[in-house]
Amino acid sequence: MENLNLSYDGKRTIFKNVSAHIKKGEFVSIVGPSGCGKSSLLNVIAGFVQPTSGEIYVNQTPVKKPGPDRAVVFQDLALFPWLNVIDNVAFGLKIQSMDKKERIEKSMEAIQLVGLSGYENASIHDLSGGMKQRVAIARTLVTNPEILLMDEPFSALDAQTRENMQDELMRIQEQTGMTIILVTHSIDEAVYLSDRVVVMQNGGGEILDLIDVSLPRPRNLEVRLTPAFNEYKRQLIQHLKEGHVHKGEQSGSGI
Ligand SMILES: Nc1ncnc2c1ncn2[C@@H]1O[C@H](COP(=O)(O)OP(=O)(O)OP(=O)(O)O)[C@@H](O)[C@H]1O
Repeated sequence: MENLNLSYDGKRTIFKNVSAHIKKGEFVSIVGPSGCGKSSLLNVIAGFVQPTSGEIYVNQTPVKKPGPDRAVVFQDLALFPWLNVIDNVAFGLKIQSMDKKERIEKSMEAIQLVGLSGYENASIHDLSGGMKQRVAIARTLVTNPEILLMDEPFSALDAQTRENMQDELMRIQEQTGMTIILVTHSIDEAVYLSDRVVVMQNGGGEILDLIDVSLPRPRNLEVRLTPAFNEYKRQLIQHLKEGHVHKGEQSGSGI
C-alpha cells in the first residue's frame, strides 16, 4: 500500500498516508476504534473501493480492481443457504472456466483443508456457526488466492469456537503459505494470530502504530499464557488509549 488516502464524499477524510509493505506469507491484523476505517481499508485492498489517491501493489504490479489474487471472507459469510456445502464451495470456481470434474476435485481439496470432509452434501442450515465459517473459508481457498482478506470473520462465534477457528486459520495458513490480512476488534485475537498489528486511529488519521509480535510459532494455549503475550496486549491497549502517532518508532515512514 503506497500513500493511500480515502474520502467517500470529498470532504471527510477516512484515512490518509497509509503506506504498508506486507510480506508474502505474513499475518497482519488491523485494529482500531469503531469507525476508524478498518473495513474501508480492507475494501480498498480488495479493490471494491477506489482510494482517493495512492496505489495498491500485489507482487510489484499495481491493482485497481478485485482479482483472484485477493479473496475476501466477510463477517456475514454470504453463503447460499439453498446450496449444499460442496456447491457453496464450488461457487467460488464458477466464474473460471473449468470442467465439472476438476471443479469437484478442487472443491473437495478445499473442504478437506478446512476439516469438513464428510459434510460435502450437508445443507448449510444444518451446520454450526464454526462449520459455516469453514465453508466460507473453503470457498475462498478453492480459487487459490495469494492474499486472504478477512473482516471480523469470527465475531459471531462463541468464545470457544472462536479460539478453535483461530487455530484452524493458522494451520490453513501454514499449509497454504497465504498472506492474511484480518480486521478485528479483539486485541487478544490480533496478538495471538499476527506477525504484525496495524493500529489505526479515529478521525481521518494516519496509521497510529505498528507492533511486531515476536511470539514463537506454532502458537497455542501455552503461548497465550505467557507474560510476553499479555505484555503485547497491554502495549496495544495503551497505544489505542493514548491515540497519538508514534511515527518512526518501529517502522520509519509507514510500515
Ligand atoms: N460506502 C461508504 N460510503 C460512505 N461512507 C462510508 C462507506 N463505508 C464506510 N463509510 C464511513 O467511513 C467511516 C469508516 O467506516 P469503516 O466501516 O471503514 O470503519 P471500521 O473501523 O471498520 O468500523 P467498525 O469497527 O465499527 O466496523 C465511517 O464513518 C463510515 O460511516
